[in-house]
Amino acid sequence: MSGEFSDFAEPNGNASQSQIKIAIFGVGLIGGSLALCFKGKPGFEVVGHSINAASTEKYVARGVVDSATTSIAEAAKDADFLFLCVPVGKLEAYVDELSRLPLKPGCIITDVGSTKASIVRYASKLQLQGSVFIGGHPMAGSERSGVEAASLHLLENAYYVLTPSEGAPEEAITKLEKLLKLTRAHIVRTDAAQHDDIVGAISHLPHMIAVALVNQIAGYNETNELYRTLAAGGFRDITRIASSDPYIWRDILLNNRDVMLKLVTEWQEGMGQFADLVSREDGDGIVDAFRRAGDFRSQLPERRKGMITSLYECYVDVPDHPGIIGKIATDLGQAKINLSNLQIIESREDVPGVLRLSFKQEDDLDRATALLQSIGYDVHM
Ligand SMILES: NC(=O)C1=CN([C@@H]2O[C@H](COP(=O)(O)OP(=O)(O)OC[C@H]3O[C@@H](n4cnc5c(N)ncnc54)[C@H](O)[C@@H]3O)[C@@H](O)[C@H]2O)C=CC1
Ligand SMILES: O=C(O)C(=O)Cc1ccc(O)cc1
Repeated sequence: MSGEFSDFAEPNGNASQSQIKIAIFGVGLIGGSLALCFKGKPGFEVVGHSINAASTEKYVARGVVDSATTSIAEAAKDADFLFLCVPVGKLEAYVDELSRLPLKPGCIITDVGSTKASIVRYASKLQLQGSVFIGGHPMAGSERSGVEAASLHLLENAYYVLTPSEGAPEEAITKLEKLLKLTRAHIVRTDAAQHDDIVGAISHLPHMIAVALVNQIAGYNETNELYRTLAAGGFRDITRIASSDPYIWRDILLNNRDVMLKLVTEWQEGMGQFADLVSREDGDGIVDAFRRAGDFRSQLPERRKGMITSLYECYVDVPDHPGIIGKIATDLGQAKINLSNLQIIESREDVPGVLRLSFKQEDDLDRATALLQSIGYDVHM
């Protein structure tokens, strides 16, 4: 065993004697992505758990875990790390069940739930049989769910928040952090209540807004299907997350209820003030609102996504000629510009089509923009 895993090696460096057992309860989008980061590493054994026998077979058949079981006791037995990757509303039941089992002394139980205060409070009240509970939340994911959506690269470059309770031994936190380095995420620590306030605002509120907005438009569409027909890029961009799993999100919003109610009240006030600007025909106020939003948005950190997704994107208006897409890809290739993805997104009223080009390097984006503009294309960021 060497390099990044050596922290888990026996003093004699013998990997076979230092088997690390990792149990993943709920091998879906997040559990499956974590499992893929650990599986196949020398000295690691990854066991999946599901309440459903057919799911356990699927986990193994897809090669996401080494083995899988429907028995919590079997999955937990001798495990060094136990990851609870089930919906937030099920976390307490899993912690309860684990507290009744003979766990390996010093093992670490962690979760990936999108809310932290309640599970951290709950786990700290239980005697967890010589184990340590450390709350966790990888700030990466998508609107997709299930093991089919799991990816080795999902957590790469994302933030991974840990919310250890005050009594959690530093040694255990460090041990978990070392393991999580295998995800290539950036680990940050914070207090669970602060986590829920911030994540409520930057993740849970946008999900509520997206769902309410889509349902508002769906209502109009019932009497006039042109709403759906004309729904364009902006609508799609800000509503992608409305397609997220309903049960996962029911649990998150109910669990973070107090935070959400306050945020929604403030959102309504903000919308009221915005409506007031329109009502009073306060053009300067509207311009100022857009300017302030644009300024803050431009200060957001770069998108921290996995390797499989791209960091730098531009949009190109393309005429509706046969072979035009191939020609653009060839032009970029000949200029040795590395294109990582190309997607036809929307047709707009004023142009026949829009291509989204994605690049992993900013330099490739800059060079592609310059090249395409020099050939006469309209390129937008
Ligand atoms: N979806 C996302 O982008 C993110 C989700 N999370 C959190 O990760 C956890 C898992 O979410 P995903 O992986 O997205 O969901 P998922 O639906 O892809 O996976 C959930 C897993 O839990 C199992 N499960 C569902 N209901 C269960 C029940 N009643 N009893 C036992 N097992 C059950 C499923 O079989 C599946 O293996 C949630 O707590 C969520 O809040 C955290 C970060 C991002
Ligand atoms: O798809 C997106 O943009 C997300 O917001 C994914 C996500 C969902 C839930 C989380 O707790 C963290 C991240």
